[in-house]
Amino acid sequence: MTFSVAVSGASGYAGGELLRLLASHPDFEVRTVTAHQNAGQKLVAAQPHLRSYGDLVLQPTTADVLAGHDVVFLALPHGKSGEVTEQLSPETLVVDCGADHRLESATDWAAFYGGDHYGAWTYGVPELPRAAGDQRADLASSRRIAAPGCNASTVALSLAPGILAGVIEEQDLVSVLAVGPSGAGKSLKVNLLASEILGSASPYAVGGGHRHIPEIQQALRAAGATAPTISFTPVLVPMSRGILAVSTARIVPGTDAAGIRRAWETAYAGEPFVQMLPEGEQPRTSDVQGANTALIGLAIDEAAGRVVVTTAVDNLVKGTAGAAIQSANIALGLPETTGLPVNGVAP
Ligand SMILES: NC(=O)C1=CN([C@@H]2O[C@H](COP(=O)(O)OP(=O)(O)OC[C@H]3O[C@@H](n4cnc5c(N)ncnc54)[C@H](OP(=O)(O)O)[C@@H]3O)[C@@H](O)[C@H]2O)C=CC1
Ligand SMILES: CC(=O)N[C@@H](CCC(=O)OP(=O)(O)O)C(=O)O
Repeated sequence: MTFSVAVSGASGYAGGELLRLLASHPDFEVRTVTAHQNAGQKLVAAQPHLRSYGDLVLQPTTADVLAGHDVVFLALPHGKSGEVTEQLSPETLVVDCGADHRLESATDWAAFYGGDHYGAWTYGVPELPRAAGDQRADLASSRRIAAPGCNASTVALSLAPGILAGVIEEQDLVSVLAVGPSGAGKSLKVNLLASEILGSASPYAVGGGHRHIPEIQQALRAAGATAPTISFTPVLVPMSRGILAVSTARIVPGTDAAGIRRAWETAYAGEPFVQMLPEGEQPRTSDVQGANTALIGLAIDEAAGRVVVTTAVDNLVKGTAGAAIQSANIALGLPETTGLPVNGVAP
C-alpha cells in the first residue's frame, strides 16, 4: 500500500530533510508540500537539492490543503502547528517536528515557550528506554506523534540507560553540546551569518534557559528518574549539521565499570539506529552525517566518579526528520527501518 503524504514547512531545513528521505521511501508518496513566504514557488526553487520533485509547487499552510492525506509531517516554527492539527482528521497520522506537542507539563510549556499549550503527543524516539510501558507499542497505536528536539533526544538517549538501570544519579547531570547552525533553521539571523560563525565557537542559552531542558527531564522521568537536574549548555560551532553531546553523570557508589557499560549495551542491544562503540572509541559528527544513526561512546572517569557519554547525531536526520519517519513507519505497521539510512556520508 502507498500512503499519501503532505509535508508542511517544506521550504525549511527540517522539511527539506523530510523530503530528501521520503523521496527514497517505497511506501510514501509525497503529494503536497506547503510553506509560508515561499508559497506559490516551485519546491526546487527553495530546495535546489531536491530535483526528484520536479515541478511540485509549494502551497499555503492551511488545514484545507493538508486534509485528505494519510500522513502529514509538520516542520513549522514553534507555536504554529497546534491550531492547524486540531482541524485534521483523527484518522490522519500527524507527525509534528516542532515543539508544540512534546511537553506534558503546561507549566513547563509556559515557562519555556509561552502561548497556547496543545498537550503532549506520543514522543517520537522509539529507542528511548522506559521504566514502564513501551515506546514502540505506544507509537504503533498512535495517530499523533511529536518528533523530538534534536538536542533533547541526543541527551535523553545518552543518559536514559543509566537512569533506567539505576547506575547513575539523577542529580548533577551535565551536558555540553557542540551543535551546527542548521539546528536553528533557515531564516536569517545575524548571529548565524557565516562571518559570525566561521572560526568561532559560541555558547548560547547558558545558565539553564534552553527550551530542551524540560524535554530532557520528561524523557529521564520516563526512564525512572523522579526529579532529575541537568546543567545543559549548547555551543554553536562551524559545521553545517551535527550534534556532539558530551554528558557526564555521577556513578551510583558501588557500581563497577562492567555494570555501567552493561546498562547502555542492554538498553540498545539490537537497535538499528542507536549503536554503542567499543570501549576506547568515541564518535565524531562526521560519522553520522546524513544517517539516522546515534553513535554512543562511553568512558569512566574514575577520579571524578563519573561516567562520560559522548553521542553524535545528525540533527536533521536522527534529530528530526529521520526520527519522524522512523516513528511514522512504526505507527503504520511498516518495517521501522524503511527508507532510513544507517550509513553516513564521508568524508
Ligand atoms: N533544524 C533542526 O535541526 C530541527 C528543527 N526542528 C523543528 O522543526 C521545525 C522547523 O524547523 P526548521 O526547518 O529548522 O526551520 P526553518 O526556518 O528552516 O523552516 C521553517 C518552515 O516553516 C515555514 N513557516 C515559517 N513561518 C510560518 C508560519 N507563520 N506559518 C506556516 N509556516 C511557516 C517556513 O516557510 P517559508 O520559508 O515559506 O516562510 C519554512 O518552510 C521547528 O519547529 C524546529 O524547531 C526540530 C528538530 C531539529
Ligand atoms: C543551533 C540551534 O539553535 N539549535 C537549536 C536546535 C533546535 C531543535 O532541535 O529543535 P526544536 O527547536 O524543534 O526544539 C536550539 O538549540 O534551539
